[in-house]
Amino acid sequence: MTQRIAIQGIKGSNHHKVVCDFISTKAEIKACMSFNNLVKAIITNQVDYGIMAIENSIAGSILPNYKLISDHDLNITAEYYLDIKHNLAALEGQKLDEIKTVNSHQMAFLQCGDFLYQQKHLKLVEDVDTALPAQIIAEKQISHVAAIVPDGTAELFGLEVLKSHIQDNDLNSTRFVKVERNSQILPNQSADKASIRFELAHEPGSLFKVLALLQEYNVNMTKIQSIPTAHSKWNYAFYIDLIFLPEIDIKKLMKTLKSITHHFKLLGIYKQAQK
Ligand SMILES: O=C(O)C(=O)C[C@]1(C(=O)O)C=C[C@@H](O)C=C1
Repeated sequence: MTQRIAIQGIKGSNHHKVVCDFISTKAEIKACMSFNNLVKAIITNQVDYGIMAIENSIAGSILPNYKLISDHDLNITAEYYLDIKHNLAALEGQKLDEIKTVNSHQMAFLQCGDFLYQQKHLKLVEDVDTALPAQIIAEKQISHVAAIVPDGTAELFGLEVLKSHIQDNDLNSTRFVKVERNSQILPNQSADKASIRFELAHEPGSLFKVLALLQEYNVNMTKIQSIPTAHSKWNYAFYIDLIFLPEIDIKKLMKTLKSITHHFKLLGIYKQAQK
């Protein structure tokens, strides 16, 4: 059966690349114009699941997406790492010094900070993704405006690349997660990574106790992110990703973590992806 997948952005965006490179070129894509709309598509069953960018190696975490996953009780069931290249694209024949405005996704601007800092004449205008601005420039034949697009997207819309690979470095990579509702969260045989969320009492050693427990289980923590919770002032939610060995009792570890934290949530157990 054809998979129905919600993504942020349109064909030619990095979300679209993730689906084509790692999942299927035949999926039925629901292009969403915001991460909120992507979640809405999942929770209203318009799609089977969504693909959501969660963090980038240059620009950092997309904090609102952690909250979206937790607030809507979504489960993370897979992850994907995509190498990200950014290119400045415009109508054929345009020169860099003729460009006045650059349109793209906010995360793309953050990943091209060094280049954009040098180009002080450029006005940056945020858009929903890295593909839609290119489509609009091409369709409406807009001069003096460029888009920051992934490899292949300028060609897709008939634009010319004025400057290629303008991201701050070549190690640039974005981690995406597969998010779905009501999925079976019990670990399968190959699962070796878990994402959890919890809150802690403002007490000396409360985070230390969690970390000590992870050490006891020989667990490798790959990420820790704290985000202020809105429901109580200056209290924090901790989001942790961890890699575990097949021999550990993961259910017991989760149960113990729940008992020493507040508002514990297991966001997902899945197989770690290749970086
Ligand atoms: O605009 C796109 O190409 C997207 O898929 C969005 C997005 C993001 O949200 O981080 C994805 C990967 C890149 O890091 C830049 C933008």
